[in-house]
Amino acid sequence: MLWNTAPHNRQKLAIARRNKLVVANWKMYGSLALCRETINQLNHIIQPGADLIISPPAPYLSELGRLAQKTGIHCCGQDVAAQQNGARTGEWSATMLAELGCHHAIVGHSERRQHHREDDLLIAAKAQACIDAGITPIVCIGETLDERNAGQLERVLGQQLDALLATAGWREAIIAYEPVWAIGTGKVATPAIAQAAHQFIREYLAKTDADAADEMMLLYGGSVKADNATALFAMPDIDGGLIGSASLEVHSLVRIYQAASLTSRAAAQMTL
Ligand SMILES: O=C(CO)COP(=O)(O)O
Repeated sequence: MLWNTAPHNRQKLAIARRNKLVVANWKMYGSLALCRETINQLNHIIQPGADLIISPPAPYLSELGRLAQKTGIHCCGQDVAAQQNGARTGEWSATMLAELGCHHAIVGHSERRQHHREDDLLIAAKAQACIDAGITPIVCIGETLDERNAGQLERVLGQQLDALLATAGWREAIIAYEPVWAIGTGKVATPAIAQAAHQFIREYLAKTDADAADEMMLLYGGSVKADNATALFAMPDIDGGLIGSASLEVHSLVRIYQAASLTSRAAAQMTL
C-alpha cells in the first residue's frame, strides 16, 4: 500500500520503465467536491501501463490521499520547500508530503518561476530536497515564445537542465517540458515540435548518463486536451502529460488518461 509510506523508507511508485504517466495539475482551482468526483470517476479505469497522479492545492492533499487509497491513483504536491523544516511560514516540506503518502512533487513550474521568482538553483535545491525525503520531483522546464523565436530554445533548456544535472539525485527526477507559450493559451505544441524538444532533452541528459536518460520519464505540458493527447503521447520521447485546465473537467481527464493507456499498450505491443 502506498498511502502513509514512511518518509525515509524510499518506496518508489511502481511505474514500470517508461510507462505512460498523466499528472493532473489543478493549480489554485478545485474543491473537496472535485476531489470526490475525480476519484469516483477514475478509480475504476486505472490500468497497468498508465499511471495517474492528481496534484490538488495543498489544503486538499490529505483528503485526496484518503479518498485515493487503494485506487491506484496517487497524489502529488504542486511545490515544496528546499528545506525539510524551518521558520518558513506558508511553506511545506518534502518530508511532510511523504508523510501524507505523496510520492511526487512538482517543482519549478513556470508559474512559480514567474510569480515567485524561482530560479534554476532554487528549483534544483527543491528537487534534491524531494529526493532526500524519498519522493520524486517533477521538474518543469520550458522556453518562452520570445526565447523560441530568437533561436534560444536549446540554450534555455540546456541551462535549466544544467542546474538539475548538478544535483546528486537528478536521475530520480521526472522532467516536464512545458513551453511557456503553450500553458493556458490553447496553443498546444504540435506532436512534432514537442517530440523535437523531448528528444533534445533526452539527448542532453544522455551526454552525462545514457542509461539514466533512456529510463527517465519526460512529460509534455501545455494545452493538452482530450482531442490532442493521443497524438502527443504516441511520440517516442513523450512519456505522458502534465495537464492543467483539462484536468479540472473530469470527463476530459478520463479521456486523457485513456489516451495514455492506449498509447502505452500500443508501445508495449511494438516492443514485443
Ligand atoms: O501548466 C500546465 C500544467 O502544469 C499546463 O496548463 P494547461 O493544460 O492549462 O495549458
